[in-house]
Amino acid sequence: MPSIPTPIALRQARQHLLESGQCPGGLVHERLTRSWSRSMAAGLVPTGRVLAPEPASSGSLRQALSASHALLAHSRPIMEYVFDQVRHSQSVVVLADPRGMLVHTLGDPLFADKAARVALACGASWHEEDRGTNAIGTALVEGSAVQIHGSEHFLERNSFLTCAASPILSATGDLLGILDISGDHRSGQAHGHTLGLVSTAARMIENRLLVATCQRNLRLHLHTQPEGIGSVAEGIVVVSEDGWIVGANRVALTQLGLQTGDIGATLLERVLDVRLDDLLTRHQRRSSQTHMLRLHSGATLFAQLQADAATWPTRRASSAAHLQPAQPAGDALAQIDTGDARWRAAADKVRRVVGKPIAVLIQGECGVGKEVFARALHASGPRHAAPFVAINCGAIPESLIEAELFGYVGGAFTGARKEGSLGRLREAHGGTLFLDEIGDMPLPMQTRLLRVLQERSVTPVGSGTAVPVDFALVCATHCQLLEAAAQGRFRQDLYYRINGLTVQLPALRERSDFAALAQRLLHDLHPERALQLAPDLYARLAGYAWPGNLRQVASVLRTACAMLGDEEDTLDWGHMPDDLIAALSLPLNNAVAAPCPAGPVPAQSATLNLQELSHAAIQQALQSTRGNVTQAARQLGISRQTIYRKLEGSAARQPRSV
Ligand SMILES: Nc1ncnc2c1ncn2[C@@H]1O[C@H](COP(=O)(O)OP(=O)(O)OP(=O)(O)O)[C@@H](O)[C@H]1O
Repeated sequence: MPSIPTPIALRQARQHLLESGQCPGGLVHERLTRSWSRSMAAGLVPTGRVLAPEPASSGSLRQALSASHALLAHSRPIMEYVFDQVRHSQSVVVLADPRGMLVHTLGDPLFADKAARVALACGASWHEEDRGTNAIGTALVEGSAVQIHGSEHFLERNSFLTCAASPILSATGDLLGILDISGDHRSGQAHGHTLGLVSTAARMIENRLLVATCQRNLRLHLHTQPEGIGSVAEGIVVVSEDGWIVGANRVALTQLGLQTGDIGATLLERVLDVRLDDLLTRHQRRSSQTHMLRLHSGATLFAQLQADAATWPTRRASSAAHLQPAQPAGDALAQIDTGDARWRAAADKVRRVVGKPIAVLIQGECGVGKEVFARALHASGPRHAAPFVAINCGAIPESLIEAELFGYVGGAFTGARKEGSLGRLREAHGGTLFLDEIGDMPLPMQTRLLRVLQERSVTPVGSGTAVPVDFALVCATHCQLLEAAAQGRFRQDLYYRINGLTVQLPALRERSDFAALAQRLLHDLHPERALQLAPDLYARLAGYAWPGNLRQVASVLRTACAMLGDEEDTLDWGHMPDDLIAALSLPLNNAVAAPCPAGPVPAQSATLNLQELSHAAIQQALQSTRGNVTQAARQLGISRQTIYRKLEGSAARQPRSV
């Protein structure tokens, strides 16, 4: 709210509000009218004794402090600096988390009592829904810097305050918190400059956080004058190794003519008339050099590159470099990349959206590594320090799923814990929620989940209060959700909510990196031993259909390693389980066995009648377990559903002899 309304206009507007219970139009700024309307809609009454919301319990406060750990660490020094500027003005400098809960305050002792009276203290919520129009809550909802003075506060008891607040945003434009300066306006210290001070301080915090969280990326520090680089007015843009803009502060967005939504979807070369490799080559020659860059719009900017030498090793400029596919970064996804092109393409795709509010849907057969992939995605993103909460929607009994996901208040139902339960969704706050086998979620739960995703809040069972939640959503499925939606088993609107980006992980038989994968698994099992597979065995394993995918191969190698003697370093037929030997011994139609060198093993090149092999393996397992599908599934490392699906599939095909 840029201008403070005249006292007469404000008095008239307030009177109208009190008398008619309606917001007056025209007398005060539109944003104030909007905020008063929201306050009324939340059921608040401007006058009289107000039942203030309880401050957060010590547990919730601890949780909020830990979720805002990085924000707090980078805000504290700047808050101290700001507090020095307002030290003798009966003010308090406040930091709130994205839900409006105060997580740090620095106050003038002369103002401390008054501040405490209106709960300007850690753990208190200053969300508009709890305290009506106020700078913190209103800046939170409006998403911009706000000054609220005197009777502009919705609740009369807060009308002695004058407050200025500014949102603090992440490199990808997400709201991290609110910085606020509040004081007693009757002390005569209210000043329009306060909003400028708090906004500048918020920019300083954003820049510190951006540099700290994007240290492994290339950063361009920009200004229209060379001397402006390094100042609070500089633009900072974060660039991925393959030239995509993956983060930016607000100044950089303005300088480059971009919106928040362009982050992650724009190549640097699309806005600047310069090639990333040329910049890097110049940087390697002289790292402190300031470059003059031209925007495609014709304007000029000065830029300094910051690149962590460890992450940005010498890259030779190559005229075609910018056309080459993305190279895997040294992140958690790269650590499990064993060289298959389809798998790598999926990893490159998700890297582009990590840290953005885009839900990822991972598709693939059972055991292809969907959860392992999701964990690596989480570990590669900005939420890596927060929890990764995995839920198998098909494994929780239908009667328990609601309480398990959404939590409950104490005594909500028979058998409920006295202290209630947070629920898995709220456990994921700040981090990543992984919903495995989302296609198996019962329809009523799909409806509730959809509401959570739309409203970004959870209402625990037995409670009428919605609690805001913030998590990155990753779902996985082995089934065709659109087909399920067409059959009425899956909500179509939920499908579109969870499917911001779909990636398909290849089945093991479709991958070209069996050799590297097998070596990786052996190394993970016994990092201290140089284990290898006997050539003949390797040829058979590489050509096998692996109906249980990576889970099955990991399980076979684990068992085989357990059978290995201390002196042995080669896994051979004698170490393999009998049922697998039987399946592997079946004739390999047209199979070309790949050799198994002692060192790194080359990629497989076998072409096989895979359906037959897969079917035979299942038959074999069923025979050896006397038709017990559960045991057969365990033996093969696949789910029972997969066995049924494969058997149904082969029954539908022409019968073939093997
Ligand atoms: N990249 C990998 N490197 C090594 N092992 C892996 C990898 N991916 C998966 N695995 C192995 O496969 C097992 C199954 O992986 P994961 O649970 O991620 O598969 P999934 O596709 O989610 O399975 P499901 O569909 O049954 O839930 C893991 O426990 C691990 O042993």
